[in-house]
This record gives sequence, C-alpha cells and structure tokens, in this order.
Amino acid sequence: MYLLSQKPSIADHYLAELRDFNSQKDRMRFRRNIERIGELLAYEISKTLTFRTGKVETPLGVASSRSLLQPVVLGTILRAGLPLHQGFLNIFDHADNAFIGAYRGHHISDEDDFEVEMDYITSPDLTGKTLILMDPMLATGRSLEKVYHALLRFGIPSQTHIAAVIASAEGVNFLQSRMPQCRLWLGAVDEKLNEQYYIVPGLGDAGDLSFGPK
Ligand SMILES: O=P(O)(O)OC[C@H]1O[C@H](OP(=O)(O)OP(=O)(O)O)[C@H](O)[C@@H]1O
Ligand SMILES: O=c1cc[nH]c(=O)[nH]1
Ligand SMILES: [Mg+2]
Repeated sequence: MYLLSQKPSIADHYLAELRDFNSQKDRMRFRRNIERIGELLAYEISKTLTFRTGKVETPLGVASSRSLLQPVVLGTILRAGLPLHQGFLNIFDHADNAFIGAYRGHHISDEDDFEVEMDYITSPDLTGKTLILMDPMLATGRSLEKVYHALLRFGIPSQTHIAAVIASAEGVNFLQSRMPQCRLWLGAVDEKLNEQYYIVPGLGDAGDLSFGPK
C-alpha cells in the first residue's frame, strides 16, 4: 500500500482543505483539490510502470527517451469519482477509460445499511492492460469490490491499481483481504466508520460536496 500523506508534502495542504468545513463551501476548490491528489497519485503509480527505451529526434539532435509500454485504462465510479478521474487523465492523457455508475442504495428495512447498486458500466477490453480503478472515498470497500469484479468481464488486466483520496482502516483491510492482487494508492487512511458507514473524520459526502445534494 502506498500512502501519500506518509511524508509531509503539499498533498497534506490539499487534504486539509478537502476536509475543512469552511473550504468545502468552495465547490470548485473542492473538486480541484481532489483532481490534484489524483495527479499526484497518478505520478506515483507511473513510477512503477514499465517503459520502452528509444530515441527521439529533437530539432538539434537525438535524445534517448522512455515511453509507456503497456496501455493504461482509467476506471472511475460515478459520480464522486469524476474530479479524481480528471486528475488521472491529466497525467495519463493517452489512457482509455471505463465508467461505472454505482452508489450506496439504502435498505428500506434498515436505513443505515446499504447495498451497492450498479446500473451502468462501460469499458474497453481490459485484457493485459494496466487498470487504475479509482474512487475518492474507500469506506467499507464494498463499491470498489463489486465494481472490480464486474469489470473483469471486459478482460483480465495484467495489473490493477486502486486509488482513493481518503480510506478507512476497515476498508483497506477489506480490500487487502478480498483483492490481494490489487495495489492500493491512498491519500490518507482514517481511523473508523460511523453508523452510516461514513469515514470519520473523513470529509463528509464527496459526491455532494463536488456536485451538490442528490
Ligand atoms: O466503500 P463504500 O462503503 O462502498 O463507499 C464508498 C462509496 O460511497 C460514495 O459513493 P455514493 O454512494 O455516495 O455515490 P455518489 O458518488 O453518487 O455520491 C463513494 O464515492 C464511493 O463510491
Ligand atoms: O465517508 C464517506 C463514505 C462514503 N462516501 C462518501 O462520500 N464519504
Ligand atoms: Mg455520495
């Protein structure tokens, strides 16, 4: 597991603004800070990828070069994932993209419990590709688990990275035990979930803070 906040950096400043009740009133800043964390995580992931060495002609000569060997597919869970997706796409600008409409739908019998509803999924062929699956909030991990398994019908990726801005310790344990083949890339890990399965201290509802209440 990679943790962006393990060493102090500008990422901590973005995370602090994301969590801060007053800064959150500026929706554009909120979305942009998620996007910036996405850019930083994407750069860190890029350091683990394989590059082909070659040569590139400049106007003045020939330079040695490296270019990405394996195609990258960016997979995002709507709706809160959109700003994070943009951050990753700013870095992996040649990537193909998968989108999944999934949300935590509540049981009528138990208002606090939920089941992940998934009603839209689109993806290119994933066979042999590098899949980066993202969602800003990794709470219980149930959304990411369901979506990952649904995506496998589009082919088996050669490697899968899962990125989130804030995770709960419980969600991290859940994904590490259910999907040990996926590598986790996180902004921060928080201590617990509340009765509604929101991350505490977390930041609140990332989808609502980005796009308004639903
Ligand atoms: O780890 P989990 O317990 O599954 O929870 C995390 C999910 O909850 C949020 O989505 P939400 O259902 O609020 O949908 P939204 O993006 O439309 O706000 C979040 O964006 C994740 O997809
Ligand atoms: O803390 C949480 C948990 C799920 N979804 C969010 O937006 N926030
Ligand atoms: Mg939400």
